[in-house]
Amino acid sequence: MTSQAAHATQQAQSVRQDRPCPAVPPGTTIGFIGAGNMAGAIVRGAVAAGLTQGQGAARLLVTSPHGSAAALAGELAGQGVEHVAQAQDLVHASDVVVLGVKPTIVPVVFEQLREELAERRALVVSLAAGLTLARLEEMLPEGARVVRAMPNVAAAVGASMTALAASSRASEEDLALVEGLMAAVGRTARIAEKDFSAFVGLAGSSPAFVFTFIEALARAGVLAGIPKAQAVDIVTQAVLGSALTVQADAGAEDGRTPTDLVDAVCSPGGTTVAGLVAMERAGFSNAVIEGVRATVARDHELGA
Ligand SMILES: NC(=O)C1=CN([C@@H]2O[C@H](COP(=O)(O)OP(=O)(O)OC[C@H]3O[C@@H](n4cnc5c(N)ncnc54)[C@H](O)[C@@H]3O)[C@@H](O)[C@H]2O)C=CC1
Ligand SMILES: O=C(O)[C@@H]1CCC=N1
Repeated sequence: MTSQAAHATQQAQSVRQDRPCPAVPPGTTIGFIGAGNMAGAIVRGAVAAGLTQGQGAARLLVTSPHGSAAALAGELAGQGVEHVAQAQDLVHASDVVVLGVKPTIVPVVFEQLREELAERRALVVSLAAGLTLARLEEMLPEGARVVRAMPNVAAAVGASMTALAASSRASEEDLALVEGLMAAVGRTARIAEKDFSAFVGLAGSSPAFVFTFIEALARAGVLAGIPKAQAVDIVTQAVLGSALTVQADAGAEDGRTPTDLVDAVCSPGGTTVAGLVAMERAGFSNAVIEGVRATVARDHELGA
């Protein structure tokens, strides 16, 4: 295991320690096609949540053409994760097939596995941006059961916000199973499929926007004389604390909205309002809104 992966697993375990095991039916075999950032995070999360341990443990199978699946299975050796060399064999053995490949590779994989998917009739789970349930059903054998899940990169530390939507042929049990699996890497929300593109802007892609904000804030700290590593550490805690404050208020009776919270920080004639007004003059809110609009538009293009 790389030190980065070990650190991510350790952090994920500490974030997850009070979360119950995911509600996946006993003995389910879940096969992952592709074992990159997202599938890797889900597999590690499922193992850390205890899905592959004890009575009725699930079996997790992974495959990929480039060595990432073999490396993942090696990292989790003895913990219920097996590498399968051929994707066809993985589909034959799986009750659930999770597609952890880039959206442009999804049609290639479906074409390659058409026969096995038609025979096995496993539940298909897509993590791909842009590809709608209708588009996925079009590419799959007649009658396929499909669930779309849209996690984000925070799945690697058990703090994803994951959207879920099911095709008309998928059952409540199918959706609940995927909900259970994705609960191993954070919070889940069932949303209308029409809102998936907007969700990508707000949660799937937004970690990259927030990382950029953290980087810019830290760089401003360096400009003001603080060493970079210390600036990043300070900013990260400030961003985490701000998010936790919004979350606590949202759950409280008479909780404050983000606008109320901005007002609470802005003393009349003070430092914050001076900074905020300068940021808005430079187009801060508008830049964020335009960024999300472009993300939503790109998600529509990918699905076209
Ligand atoms: N990275 C992110 O933050 C998020 C990604 N997603 C979605 O998750 C999916 C996977 O993205 P990442 O994990 O970031 O990609 P990645 O590039 O990290 O991993 C892709 C995996 O697919 C494998 N692969 C490539 N061609 C293949 C083929 N023909 N057959 C089988 N496996 C193949 C690669 O070896 C690799 O293991 C994408 O559809 C993306 O839209 C969704 C939400 C967030
Ligand atoms: O950019 C992408 O394709 C994926 C979808 C959500 C986050 N990353």
